[in-house]
Amino acid sequence: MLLEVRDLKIRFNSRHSNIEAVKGISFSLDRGKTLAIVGESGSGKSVTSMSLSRLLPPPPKCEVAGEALLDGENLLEMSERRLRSVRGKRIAYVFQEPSTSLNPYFTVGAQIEEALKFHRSDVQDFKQESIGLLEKVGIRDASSRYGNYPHQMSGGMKQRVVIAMALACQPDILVADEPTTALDVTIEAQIMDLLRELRDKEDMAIILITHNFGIVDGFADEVAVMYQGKIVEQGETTQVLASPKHEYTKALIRCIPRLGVRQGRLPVVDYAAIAEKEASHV
Ligand SMILES: Nc1ncnc2c1ncn2[C@@H]1O[C@H](COP(=O)(O)OP(=O)(O)OP(=O)(O)O)[C@@H](O)[C@H]1O
Repeated sequence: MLLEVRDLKIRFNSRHSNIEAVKGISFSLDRGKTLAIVGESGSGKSVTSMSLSRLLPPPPKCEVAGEALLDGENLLEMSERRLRSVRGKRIAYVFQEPSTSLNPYFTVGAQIEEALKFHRSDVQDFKQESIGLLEKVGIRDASSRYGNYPHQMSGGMKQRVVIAMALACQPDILVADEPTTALDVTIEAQIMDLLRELRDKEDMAIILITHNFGIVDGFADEVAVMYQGKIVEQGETTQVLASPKHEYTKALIRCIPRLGVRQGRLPVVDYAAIAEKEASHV
């Protein structure tokens, strides 16, 4: 198993409050496979993925417990020095808003080269390799786009550049955290197609973090549904979509817009009803 997360707990402490953001979750991921972590805002998806590269504030502000084994080695206890060979190298991230991952003052080519110089000692011609990466993520006329600044590109193109930067280090795991939320629907489909194609070609595992069950269908092998810091349902995507067990999963699935079906009011997740049903199960 490539990644095995066991009983992960994340807690934020401040003078005024302690938040248990993640309350003991477990999941695993094989090479070349995709796991979607689905849940609404605040359910703990992002902090879960960030904990894998120890991108969260240090204790006492944030306390992380449990295990996250990458090829059997616990990421949560690894020395900072060792972790540097994992962060961005074996685990890379693509976040929601491409502009926050790109520096507006440098060309996209220079930024991809920077990622290559940092992570890849095997590369001889950085410019050529960067242009190759731009081509790989589907940017047409890559050699002239290489000299563009981020503001000269559309949102979809910028997200492709961010994906190229992530690929520069040939990661084992790509964490895509709401990678299409800032993009419109047609571009969303293109970026999801690109991720699917890269996963298959590069034999990379993907952790897709999203609130949108619609993009999980046909993309992820497995899904873990997070609700208030816990995984409430987990399994093969086709299985979960066909027969969801938990009320919260059912509510999220009801929110998927269906092609050709006129949607009246957007379905609303009825949390009071979910809490009531949950309580009656205890
Ligand atoms: N740096 C931080 N300090 C304090 N609390 C935090 C911090 N980061 C996250 N949290 C809290 O942890 C909980 C989980 O946040 P997280 O960002 O993982 O949610 P999410 O499901 O990814 O939602 P979103 O899609 O909005 O990011 C939230 O209650 C959030 O307020």
